[in-house]
Amino acid sequence: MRIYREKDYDAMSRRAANIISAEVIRRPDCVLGLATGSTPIGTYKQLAAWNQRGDFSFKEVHSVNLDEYKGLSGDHDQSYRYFMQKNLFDHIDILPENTYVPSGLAEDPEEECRRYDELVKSFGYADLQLLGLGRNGHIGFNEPSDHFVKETHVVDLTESTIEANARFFASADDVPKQALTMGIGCIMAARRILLIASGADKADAIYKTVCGPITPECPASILQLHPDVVLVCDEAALSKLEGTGVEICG
Ligand SMILES: N[C@@H]1[C@@H](O)[C@H](O)[C@@H](COP(=O)(O)O)O[C@@H]1O
Repeated sequence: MRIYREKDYDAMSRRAANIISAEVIRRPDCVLGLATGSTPIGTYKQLAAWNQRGDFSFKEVHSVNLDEYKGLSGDHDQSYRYFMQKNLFDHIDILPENTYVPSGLAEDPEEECRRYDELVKSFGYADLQLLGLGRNGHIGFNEPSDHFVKETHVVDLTESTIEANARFFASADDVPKQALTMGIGCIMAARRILLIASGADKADAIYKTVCGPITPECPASILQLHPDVVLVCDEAALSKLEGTGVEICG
């Protein structure tokens, strides 16, 4: 793992956007795995600004998102499809038909998961997979558990995730209790993984991701087994790595 320390959220976002834009410049028809949550918003803003300035184009890029809430339609303002439209897709030149998010409204969610898994596989998996990090170490919506789940699947959200995401809804009761998420297999099959984290409330999860045992109790810890992972974090998120001897750039 290569770990970058950035001063604050804006610097983290710029560094992450630079890594993503480098991928698009190097390979204009790449497959980008994309993430939601508050952490990537600054990264997406930066990418949109550079794209609008004409620095590079997303016209040949395909994107596959990690997850979607079960039961929310793409035009629900808390759905992840809506999030992607508002924070990225509506502001860049990516072709709408080249953007993929699991459907939260599929009549048969299990079938939708199988279809999505096949779709990501048919692209040869992501060239670059962007990940945020849950406070409990989840990636996508792969929640802490006693086993890793390989395929795209329907997951019961944990109380801590519902509580963390309640800030986006009118109340915790409005947060969907289930989601469809890419499994660990699709994520780990990405050629390169970029994990971003900001703030002290991520410090414990970052410590466990980097220094802890590889265990489904901290799903992100499996990234230790991937050959090309870049972590871009602000100082607060890295605070628990101090004194561990882990090598950090910057
Ligand atoms: N499914 C998403 C994750 O992909 C994201 O990484 C996490 C962290 O969100 P935030 O960046 O808002 O802390 O939230 C959600 O649960």
